[in-house]
Amino acid sequence: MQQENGVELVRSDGGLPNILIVDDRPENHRVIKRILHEVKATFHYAHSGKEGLSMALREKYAVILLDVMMPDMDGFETASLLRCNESTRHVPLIFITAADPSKELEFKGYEVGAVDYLFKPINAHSLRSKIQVFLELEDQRSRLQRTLGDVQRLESKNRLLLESIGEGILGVDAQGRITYTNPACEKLLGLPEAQLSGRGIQEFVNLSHHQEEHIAWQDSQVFKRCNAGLTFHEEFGLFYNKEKQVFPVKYLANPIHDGNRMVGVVIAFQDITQRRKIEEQLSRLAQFDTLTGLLNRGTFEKHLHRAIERADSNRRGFSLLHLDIDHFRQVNDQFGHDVGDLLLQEVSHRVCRLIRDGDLIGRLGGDEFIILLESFTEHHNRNAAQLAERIIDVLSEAFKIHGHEFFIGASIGIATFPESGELFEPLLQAAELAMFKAKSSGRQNFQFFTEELQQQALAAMELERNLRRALAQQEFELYYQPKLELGSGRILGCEALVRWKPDGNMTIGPDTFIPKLEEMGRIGQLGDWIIDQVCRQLKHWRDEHGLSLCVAVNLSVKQLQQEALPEQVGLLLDQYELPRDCIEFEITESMMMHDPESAVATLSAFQFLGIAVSVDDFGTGYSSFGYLQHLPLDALKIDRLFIQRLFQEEKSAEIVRAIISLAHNLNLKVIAEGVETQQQLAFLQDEGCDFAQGYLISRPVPAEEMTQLLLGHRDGKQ
Ligand SMILES: Nc1nc2c(ncn2[C@@H]2O[C@@H]3COP(=O)(O)O[C@H]4[C@@H](O)[C@H](n5cnc6c(=O)[nH]c(N)nc65)O[C@@H]4COP(=O)(O)O[C@H]3[C@H]2O)c(=O)[nH]1
Repeated sequence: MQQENGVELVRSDGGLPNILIVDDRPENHRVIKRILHEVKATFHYAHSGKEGLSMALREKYAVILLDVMMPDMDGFETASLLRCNESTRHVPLIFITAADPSKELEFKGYEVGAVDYLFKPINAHSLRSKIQVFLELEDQRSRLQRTLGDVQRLESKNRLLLESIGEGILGVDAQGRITYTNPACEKLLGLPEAQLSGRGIQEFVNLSHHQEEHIAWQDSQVFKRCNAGLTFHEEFGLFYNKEKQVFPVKYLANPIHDGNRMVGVVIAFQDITQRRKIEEQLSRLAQFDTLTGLLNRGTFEKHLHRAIERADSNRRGFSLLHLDIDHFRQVNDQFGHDVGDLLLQEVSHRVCRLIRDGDLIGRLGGDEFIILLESFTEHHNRNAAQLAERIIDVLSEAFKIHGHEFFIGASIGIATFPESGELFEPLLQAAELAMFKAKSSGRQNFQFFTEELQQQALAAMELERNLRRALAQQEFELYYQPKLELGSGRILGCEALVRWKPDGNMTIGPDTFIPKLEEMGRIGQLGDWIIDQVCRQLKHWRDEHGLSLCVAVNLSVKQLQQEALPEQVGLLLDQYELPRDCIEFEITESMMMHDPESAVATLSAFQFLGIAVSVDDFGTGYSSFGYLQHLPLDALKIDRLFIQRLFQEEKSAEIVRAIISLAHNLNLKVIAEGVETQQQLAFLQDEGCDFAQGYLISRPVPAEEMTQLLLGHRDGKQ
């Protein structure tokens, strides 16, 4: 197989169509090539029918020019064989012959499948134009074939997609009869395609918005929109499976058009049962308290807003009860959170049994509950009080959880609309304030919100405001009260006591503002200032007056929880070039018991740094010597109450004696505070108490006065 120019031909190149010339005489090849030299095609040449056949089987030809008269296999036989083969049967064949242009041969040529018949000498123009036509036809045929191939590929891809996607696909005709279903659809509806095909869509799709209502296909929104050429989208639709069980779906319906006519609809749908369940769960979570199942704070507040609107327009009253469990923290700490959680659930059950339909109960968080009593028009004060009493009664009965039996109780505050407030916030605050009042009046009781409480709340708010200003403007001052060593009669130290005079004359004691600052979370700021101030003062006494003494600083409970405090103090002492034993800290027993773990950690860190710690107000709190053995402490300060009662109650003298002796046994120093009389001092000296502090020696005094006192004492002017 040779191309005329001698290049071997295997396939056509550059996408040009192939033309095969089958003729036993090479000069004929040349003649035809010359005639067709302008035709854009690749020419292949065969010198016999057999060669032509084998080339045609290997290559695609747009046209084959076939000589009729050839040795061995003539053109007719070649043509018949070409027609027998599937791949060559449609190739246009043009016979070229030098034979007589008899009709008989011509017919024979057409019989074996020729598309044309040309006689030699060849009319060049006629051959060129015929070849052009066949090439054009071939071009169109191959394009058509390509398109057909594309369509088939697309179709099978789409089919694969439809069959494998999780979405159900449902095709219906214009009458709403099912014409197509994909496997996902069959699975969701529970029937095979054969049993779905031809059935009305309304058997499986609720075409109305109401579950009970059934409407005809032509009356449905789906049909109407699709018929108008639009898409129909349903976020929450209902489908039925073969058992007529309803399930939620999200679906999209698209019309199929034939020209202007809607011939069907394709519905793509998703089963959203799972999604709906999750949504419902989320919505429950958003509305209800997970532990007790009661309304959560947010939902309760919405109801309260509505209750205010209703009460406003109906001129009716209602009550709000704020319930706080007494001693819940202890239960939680002692028995663990699991028991605490079960306790909250049991509380919620007991209270729920007492409230009536129409009343609302919510959990505000922690151990706080809130109840809205709205179901009566009059006597709501009396009803609220009765309910509060019953709640306190049922909650004072024993709780048995996980083999533990314990007793709690409840403090309840009651606010009423409109007396306690007409707006949401004031009402909630009023109920809470009343609850605090109930707590501070010994727990296990209820209190109504009163004007007086309101005044107290306002005063507390004002105190807060003033304290913020005091912190910002540094309105505090340190006073010092000397500590006398009873053995030597020398003043070896003093206690720093903070003072605040908000407006010159008025004095607010540290007993009031320190807890308030703790509550405000601002005690750290004042605490840091106090320690710094003490160090500054110590430095001044040392450098300016050669006085070296030890100053005791009171710590607040929050400071004791500050892990970094000991290290900070150590750094500060270094910064002021002060020895470690020139400062000591005082903490109370209750502070240690509040968070024993962090107390032990802080005390140990102080001990490690060589900074002493003493227990203040000893005897008023837990009064247990047991824990003292295990804590790194240096001294005990006997509470001034015992000193004051020394000669009033025999018991006090015994207690003081016992404290001194036991403290010494534990290698602790003893300081008596609140010593006001010589008699008290003498008693303490006799009993071997180490130090005394009190008005007898000196009241707490400003730094300057303390300097004079110390200098006078040193110089023997006392
Ligand atoms: N009746 C009587 N009272 C005497 C006598 N000698 C001293 N006092 C008073 O007794 C209190 C002793 O302080 P405390 O027990 O540590 O009790 C202190 C302490 O717990 C706290 N506090 C005072 N200053 C500070 C401080 O700087 N930081 C911290 N965190 N708390 C402080 O406030 C409490 C009360 O402090 P103050 O009002 O200064 O009251 C002081 C003091 O003025 C006396 O002979 N008779």
